[in-house]
Amino acid sequence: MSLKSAILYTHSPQSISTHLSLLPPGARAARPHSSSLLHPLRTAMALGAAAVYVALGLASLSVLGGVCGASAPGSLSGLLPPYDELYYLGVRAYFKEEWERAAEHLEKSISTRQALRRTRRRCHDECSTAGDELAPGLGTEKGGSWDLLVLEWIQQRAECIRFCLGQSVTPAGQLPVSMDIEYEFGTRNPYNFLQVTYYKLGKLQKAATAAHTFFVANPSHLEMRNNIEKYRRMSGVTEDAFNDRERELEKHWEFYDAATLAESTSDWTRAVERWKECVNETLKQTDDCRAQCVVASQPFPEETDSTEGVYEKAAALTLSLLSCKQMCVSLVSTRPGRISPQEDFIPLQLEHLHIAQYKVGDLKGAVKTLRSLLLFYPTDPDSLSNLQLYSESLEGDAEAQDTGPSQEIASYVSRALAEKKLLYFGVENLDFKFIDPDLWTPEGIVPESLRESWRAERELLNEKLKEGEKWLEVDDSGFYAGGPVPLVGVTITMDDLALNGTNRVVLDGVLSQSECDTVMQLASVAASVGDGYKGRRSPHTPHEKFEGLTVLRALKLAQDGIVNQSDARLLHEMGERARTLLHSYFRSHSALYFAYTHLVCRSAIPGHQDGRLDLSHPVHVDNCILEPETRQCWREAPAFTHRDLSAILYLNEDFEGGELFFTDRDAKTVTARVKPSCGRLVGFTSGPVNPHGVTAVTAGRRCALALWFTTEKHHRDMEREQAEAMWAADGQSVVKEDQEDSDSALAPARSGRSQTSKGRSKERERVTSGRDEL
Ligand SMILES: O=C(O)CCC(=O)C(=O)O
Ligand SMILES: [Fe+2]
Repeated sequence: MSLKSAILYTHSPQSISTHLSLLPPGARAARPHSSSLLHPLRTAMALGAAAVYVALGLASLSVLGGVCGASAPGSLSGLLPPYDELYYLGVRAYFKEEWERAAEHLEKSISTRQALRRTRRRCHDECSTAGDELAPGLGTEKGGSWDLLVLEWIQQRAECIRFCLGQSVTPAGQLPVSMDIEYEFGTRNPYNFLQVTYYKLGKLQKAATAAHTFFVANPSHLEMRNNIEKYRRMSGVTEDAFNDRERELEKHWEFYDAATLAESTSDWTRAVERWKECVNETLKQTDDCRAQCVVASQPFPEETDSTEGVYEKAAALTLSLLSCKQMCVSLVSTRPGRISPQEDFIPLQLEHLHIAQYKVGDLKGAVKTLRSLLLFYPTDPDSLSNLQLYSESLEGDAEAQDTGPSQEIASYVSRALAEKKLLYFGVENLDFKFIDPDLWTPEGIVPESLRESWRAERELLNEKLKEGEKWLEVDDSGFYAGGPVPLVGVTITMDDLALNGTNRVVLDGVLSQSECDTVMQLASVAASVGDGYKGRRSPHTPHEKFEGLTVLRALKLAQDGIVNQSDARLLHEMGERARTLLHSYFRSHSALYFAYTHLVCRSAIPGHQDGRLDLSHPVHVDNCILEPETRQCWREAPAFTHRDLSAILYLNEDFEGGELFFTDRDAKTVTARVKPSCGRLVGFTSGPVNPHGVTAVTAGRRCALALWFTTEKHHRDMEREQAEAMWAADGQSVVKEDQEDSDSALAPARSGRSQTSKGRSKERERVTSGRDEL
């Protein structure tokens, strides 16, 4: 069972319980992946990298054994208890449906973890000078004296920090938590539990905040998105509920977004401010993160160890400590909810900053920023020629021309270089593994003997980075785009290449203008009468009305004389046309059955449109639940797993917004856009190669026939067949396209009322029990 089962407040506790059985039931001694270093893991990527410390940390576990009590957490004399045990207690109470207790313990676990982070930061700062003076020598000394220096350095620093932590944290609270717990907190799952808990307690405002906080780190979580929309509509929930409780950790991203936004509107003054804030905040977050890397044990495991053994262990711990700190570069440059870091984060910001400074005429500032950037890339030709340009513009102002780099950046770079030197020394001499998070590392830092493989790795990484941009998706659906289009007047407007993906197509000329007008008219008449088609708020956004009309419902309205029979027939026929076209274009080897189809109109609700940031239809995949962080798509309920091919036949274009767009599996990177218009048909396979969404409809009404096809007969839409049977019973033939499968959904045995009565309706019950709709 995947994590996502834990989010709906309608979920069965069973599903969460299954997931959490991964976690040891509270016994501290059972922590599975203890490491001697604590690290603020946030992504799966980081989890992988952390294995480095896991192996090394084992050396010190025997020393820790003595303090691993299984006692319940409590704050003896005000010391911080272990937050993971509080979490276990919270989760246990949750499953017992003791909501008050669950809320209390979950909240405590969150606040204790935050307090622990702050304490580590404070202790780190208080001990910042302990042993520091030894560090520079470490890169140059060789052999035995290197070991001695290492030993002294690590001893002084670690002891100072351990003493400091001991003043505020219980011994158990100082121990590393398991990777599972790190992962739980890293993915903000505690807020997922809290959301349900507060909902059960009727504390809707808090539930909404927890939901929002979880959602920030899991932005494509469809259920949570739905929950949030529900909260938005609940009375008693105000707009300020939707704030991020973990915002402090992500502030640099706020600046980053604000800076990018300012740039996009050419507001350079604002861009300068925001980029500066972004750089400063990124440096601060990096420091906070580095302070979480703590040596949790004495570096002298056994008294009986040989001196050599002790040195080795000390060196190993030092290197893992530094490696942990270096890893913060990746962590801070990874957005919540994403798996890959923003490459070269600080240099990238400096690049933007100096350009913005140049634009506002702050040449002196631009020089300073550029010189900071040059610390990372001293020989970059573009930066050098920019520097020349700035210097020329500053002619006569020698002082401005000579402005040096920012102090903070200079010390950031020199510290990183010193650490890298040591780490590469370890890689060369001590069988140490280290993943360098920076692209700017100068070759000179890397020991001669490693350079060749280092270069090869670099090249591979660069290739991968480029490749990652246009990750070639493999679609195993069995459909192959590119077949013929067998209807006169229909043209292929965009194919896979134009749509930047796999198994996607845009066809034009599928409907005439008068056909579009007729069905638009049908939509507005149907919308104005009785139930079934009454506009309700969209399930996706509170800012739009959403109306759906099925063929059967249209037929019934025709029988009641409310709409024309022929209009209802046209609606049916349009679907058949789409099926013929897509069956051929996607070279389907089996029959295509209608899984579900309806006419859908999305209308902007006037007065609710200002500053909308949401979508008319959030990014999703039609037949599975997309999890962008892992690029996985779960083919399980509530997704309509039997859908194989999706299509939308558009009817109009006189509205604002409402573009269909495709994305990468990250649910963020838009790969193609399609603007609706009368007679335009978009078809695509319903699986993970085709995540898509619809931008907000901000004015007017957007109508389209949405169609989903299945290759499995038993999943066909029985409502549609019922309509066809009714027409047949009335002696009207239903226009049918050929299906090469003689076992077609539209098989001939459709005459006579008997077909519509008992036997059929029984089947209907069975088939539609997992009712297929929006
Ligand atoms: O209306 C559209 O353009 C797409 C709608 C959609 O993706 C859906 O209903 O699943
Ligand atoms: Fe869809």
